Amino acid sequence: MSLGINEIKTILSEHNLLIKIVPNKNEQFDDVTYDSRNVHNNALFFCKGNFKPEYLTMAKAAGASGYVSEKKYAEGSNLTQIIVKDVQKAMSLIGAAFYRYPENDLFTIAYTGTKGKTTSSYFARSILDNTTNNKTGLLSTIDTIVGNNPDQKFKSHLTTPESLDIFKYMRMAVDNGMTHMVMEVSSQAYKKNRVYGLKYNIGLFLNISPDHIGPNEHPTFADYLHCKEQLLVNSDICIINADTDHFEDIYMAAKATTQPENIYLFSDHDQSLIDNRHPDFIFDSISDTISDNKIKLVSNNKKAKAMKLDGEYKIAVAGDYNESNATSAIIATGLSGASSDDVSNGLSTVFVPGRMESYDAKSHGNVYVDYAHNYASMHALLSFLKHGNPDGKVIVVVGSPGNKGEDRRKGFGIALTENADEAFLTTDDPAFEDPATIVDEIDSYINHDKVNVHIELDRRLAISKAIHSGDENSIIVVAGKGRDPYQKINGVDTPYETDSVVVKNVLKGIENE
Ligand SMILES: CC(=O)N[C@H]1[C@@H](OP(=O)(O)OP(=O)(O)OC[C@H]2O[C@@H](n3ccc(=O)[nH]c3=O)[C@H](O)[C@@H]2O)O[C@H](CO)[C@@H](O)[C@@H]1O[C@H](C)C(=O)N[C@@H](C)C(=O)N[C@H](CCC(=O)O)C(=O)O
Ligand SMILES: Nc1ncnc2c1ncn2[C@@H]1O[C@H](COP(=O)(O)OP(=O)(O)OP(=O)(O)O)[C@@H](O)[C@H]1O
Repeated sequence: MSLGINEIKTILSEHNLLIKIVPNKNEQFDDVTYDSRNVHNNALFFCKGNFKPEYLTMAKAAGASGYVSEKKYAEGSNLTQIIVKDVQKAMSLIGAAFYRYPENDLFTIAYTGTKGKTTSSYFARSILDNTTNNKTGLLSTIDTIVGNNPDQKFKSHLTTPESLDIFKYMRMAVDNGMTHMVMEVSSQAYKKNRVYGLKYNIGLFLNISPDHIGPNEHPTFADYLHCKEQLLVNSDICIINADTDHFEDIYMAAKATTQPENIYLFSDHDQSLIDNRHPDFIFDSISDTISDNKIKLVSNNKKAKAMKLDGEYKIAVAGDYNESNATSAIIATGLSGASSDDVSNGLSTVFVPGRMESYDAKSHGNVYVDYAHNYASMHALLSFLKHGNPDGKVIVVVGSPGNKGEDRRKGFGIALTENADEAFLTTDDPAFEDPATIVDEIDSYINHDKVNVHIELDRRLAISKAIHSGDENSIIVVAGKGRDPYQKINGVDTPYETDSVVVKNVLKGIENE
């Protein structure tokens, strides 16, 4: 693959991003990259983010023949110089062109929302695997899947990758025969222009609640909401959960670029909405116990009825909040060609790594490994489990990350007070903070008359102690990390075998006792 300087010039000029191009000897680039540790000969190097000029020196030494940046660097002398107004936007547009617009050869379903993106993406992919005969790729927080061979599935680094990686993965997916792509789009992806210029066939908005607000992410809630809404502005068809907070604002964002007939709304009840609309689909919970999750989907108008999706569906993953996640996936996949049989098969067999993974701890109760890591998800999870198990204790292992989402600490304190009986406060990605201080902060928001609190900073030990403290009626929740294979400590991803593996090891130990 290669890209010529003239094409780059046209693209950047069309988008009013070009300040100047000073071509050098090479007018054709054979690779694009933003990382000096990954430069091939004749590459175009992007200077972005917390860039340091020495990276350009490294890139040049490794064979880069041009660079894109917002200013000129002496370190880039003798290289083709492309100076732009916004390097992240330029990188996304040039990335799409370099990889020959792979998004045009994929039917794309893109999810945003504060909670449920990963789960719903797995639901949608599981359904579409039936429809497409396993030709559906995935860009998710957990896994990136660009083909069916084992080496075409790998762990993700970000929820939404850098633009160059998105287009590279999409190209790989197309070349590997994939026809559909389900992806998560974070608000950060819009904030950082990782998806600038990318259009989706279907965009879904699940919900929004305060999260990711802080000096390193979004300055305000309004900024967070605005970034998330951009997904709808860039989608041909929009699907919106009518029960979300800020629904009217979100609907208006969708309507700015999409005709109302291409906007699908769903809810757990009929209601009169903006523009005299009612939800197109309504889902009823038939069963939402810990062991059985089932919904009935009902179309509420002719447009929805024509999709022939009405029916009862079993969902393999527990949690009443997963009913709305499942509904979103049914509508999105139905619009992509899935039949109700595909939906039935997909939802009844789906497995989502690190989300509501259930383990039988015999005389110590039942263990759930789950990714709940803010107030909204912890509240949804614990209230579901407490109501489903009113006679047993709810025991929770939880920590909170350092240097981000500081408001989560208060959220956990409140959620634990509302529905937990015991809490084991522990370490979760402390970054550059002292985990003991983080844990003390969570503790300060817990009402000790309601919750019995233990502090154990060694996460493995905290999990073991929590499981051992349970009796046969207990539910033990290991929250926040799911299948994350690391603890982020002092800027280093320190290997960690994952909560799922730690739980399995503790259970093995119990069997052998
Ligand atoms: C705020 C943000 O978007 N940060 C991301 C961004 O950082 P950055 O551009 O400043 O990169 P950097 O690592 O500081 O380095 C600067 C540049 O120098 C390059 N470099 C660096 C070292 C070197 O030796 N040579 C070199 O060329 C880097 O490749 C990079 O291009 O680009 C990096 C990859 O190029 C990302 O790893 C990094 O994500 C950080 C780690 C992160 O955790 N971001 C979070 C906030 C995030 O984006 N989360 C959302 C999910 C949130 C949600 O759930 O809603 C996500 O989509 O994942
Ligand atoms: N629709 C929902 N509403 C509230 N909580 C939810 C919902 N769906 C999932 N959860 C809870 O949130 C946790 C994270 O879910 P999931 O990973 O699907 O969301 P996400 O949007 O990808 O999250 P993140 O952006 O934090 O990675 C789950 O483990 C569950 O506890």
